[in-house]
Amino acid sequence: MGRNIGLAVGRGTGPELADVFEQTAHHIGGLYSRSVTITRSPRIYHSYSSLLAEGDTRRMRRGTEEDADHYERFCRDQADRGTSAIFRTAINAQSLYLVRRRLRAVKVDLIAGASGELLLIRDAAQGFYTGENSHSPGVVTRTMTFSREITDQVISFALRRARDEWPDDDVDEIVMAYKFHLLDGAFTEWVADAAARHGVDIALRQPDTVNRDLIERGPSRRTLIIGGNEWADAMHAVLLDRFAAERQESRFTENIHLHPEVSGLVEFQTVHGSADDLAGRDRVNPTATVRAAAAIMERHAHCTGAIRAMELALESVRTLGVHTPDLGGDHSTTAMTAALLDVLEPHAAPPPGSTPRLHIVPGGPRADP
Ligand SMILES: NC(=O)c1ccc[n+]([C@@H]2O[C@H](COP(=O)([O-])OP(=O)(O)OC[C@H]3O[C@@H](n4cnc5c(N)ncnc54)[C@H](O)[C@@H]3O)[C@@H](O)[C@H]2O)c1
Ligand SMILES: CC(C)[C@H](C(=O)O)[C@@H](O)C(=O)O
Repeated sequence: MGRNIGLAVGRGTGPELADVFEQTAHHIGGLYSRSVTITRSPRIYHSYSSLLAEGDTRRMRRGTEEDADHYERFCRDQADRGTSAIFRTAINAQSLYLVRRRLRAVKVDLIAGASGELLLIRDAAQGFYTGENSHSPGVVTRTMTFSREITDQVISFALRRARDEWPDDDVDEIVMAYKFHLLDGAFTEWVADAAARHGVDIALRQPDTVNRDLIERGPSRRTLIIGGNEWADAMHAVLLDRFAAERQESRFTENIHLHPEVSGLVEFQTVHGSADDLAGRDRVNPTATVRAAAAIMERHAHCTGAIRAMELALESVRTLGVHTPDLGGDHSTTAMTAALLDVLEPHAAPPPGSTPRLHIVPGGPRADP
């Protein structure tokens, strides 16, 4: 039996993309002679529109809690059995953020373009997205928390991850984008203390000022941005477009859990959502999913070179004019996936002596398990 990979599936186009993921991962495993076992969560988690179809607010709240509890248990079970990676298709934001708060998740994306590299660390563990709702007639009240402990954890993680991505420690700028003017000076003090402790300069800026600076002068050659999710969620697709000429349909990101009980468990997801309008139509673009499958197989199942191999396959298929409708083509998801797997060839491993990629887990970097 090979390495175990977790798989969690949401409604909408989730089942189609989960099949694409499984097919791609097994195909890559076959090419590299590395078998993997894929363990699917038994529950299909809601998307927003499937929850809405459940009926009233009370039922939606119950469905949200049930999904969150179930998915948290699945993550914990996977971590307990030593699984290091889960691929999750899109699920509804509200359940996901409950789990992200409980397991202290940060979302990581290295956005590389002609003008430089921007390492985006999204704090998904605290703030508005992770809040709790209470209802009275005509009013929803959402309460949420920021804490020094979580802020410290997120900053420490971000600095370690930056060192992992840029081992020469050469970072031009560390910026934090948070709405700190609303927090009575407390957040400012926490960040100043953390910067002093780590011996780094951190520019704490208001979200609109971060945007203004990016518009004025773009990111520096290497920029680390730690973003409160209130800014970073809305900006993610814009940053991808502006600084890497990428679209959400093509990209995956990683969610790292900082809670010690699931330490080392990385959840991969597409940047795009469940695309419910395309469900069951075999038209959803599989690019983000196949890229995630290649990254998981390379980083978590010893298929060195799989990421590059998938990029070459995507390039070939582009040249052959095989595209799903969102890319201007008329090929189905099934046809595009088959074309990709058809041209996929194992890419040679990097030359001996080159540095293996490190994964950061709470407590410090460690080599690929
Ligand atoms: N990855 C995630 O977990 C994730 C990300 C975003 C939204 N969501 C959830 O997904 C659900 C739907 O959200 P939404 O409608 O705001 O965003 P969405 O990304 O699902 O859809 C927005 C638009 O983009 C299109 N689209 C998205 N992915 C595509 C793909 N791979 N190929 C072709 N077209 C694609 C859709 O058809 C739709 O027109 C909600 O429940 C939301 O909370 C989850
Ligand atoms: C909506 C939500 C589920 C989604 C995701 O997590 O992929 C994204 O918008 C985010 O907040 O990061």
